[in-house]
Amino acid sequence: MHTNADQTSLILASASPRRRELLSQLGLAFTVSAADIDETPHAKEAAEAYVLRLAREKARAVAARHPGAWVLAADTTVALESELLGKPRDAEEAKAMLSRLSGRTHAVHTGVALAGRHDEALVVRTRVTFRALSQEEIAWYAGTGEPLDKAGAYAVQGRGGFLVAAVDGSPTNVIGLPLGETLALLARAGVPLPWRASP
Ligand SMILES: Cc1cn([C@H]2C[C@H](O)[C@@H](COP(=O)(O)OP(=O)(O)OP(=O)(O)O)O2)c(=O)[nH]c1=O
Repeated sequence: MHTNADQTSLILASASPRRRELLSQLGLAFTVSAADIDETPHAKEAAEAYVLRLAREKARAVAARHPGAWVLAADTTVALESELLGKPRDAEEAKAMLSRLSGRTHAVHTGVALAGRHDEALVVRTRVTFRALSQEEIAWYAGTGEPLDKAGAYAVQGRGGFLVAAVDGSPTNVIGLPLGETLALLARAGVPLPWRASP
């Protein structure tokens, strides 16, 4: 990993190992440089507006340090009707979130932003339906520690897969980076794709 961005480099502005893995799956060359921004939602901010704003702020913060690079960032949140569920502070808050999601359908929104050489952002929504969960299931899963760094207190790609009855929409969007939409965005921005060399 290097921090010297040249004119043709793609930078992922994220500390999330999941985003790194997802972007790696596309076979693109990129470096990682995390942004540290305030993630507090504004009063009554809707989920789509919130994830777009944070993705843009992360991308712009890193683009300011790397002129000429394409800087990609994302932000994911869970919305149960109009309420935003971010990362739980502890196991108790994780249990409370999982109890609220039990037996219901919620929306997972991911904002994806490019800044620097190309400025564009988009938001993708996936609907996720949870099984009706028992108190024992919730307590066990909260105790695994897996919920702690995940929006909505679960990881569909991990042990938390057992919580989920149905996913309607992009599955990679739920894990933090919608691959199809991100690829289309990178193509519009002129990022060289593995199967299509730069002009
Ligand atoms: C719902 C859900 C969320 N998540 C994760 C994706 C995100 O990493 C995390 C939401 O936190 P984010 O604030 O979107 O991202 P992050 O803090 O992990 O990384 P960075 O801001 O540096 O890019 O929740 C899963 O991994 N699986 C899931 O099923």
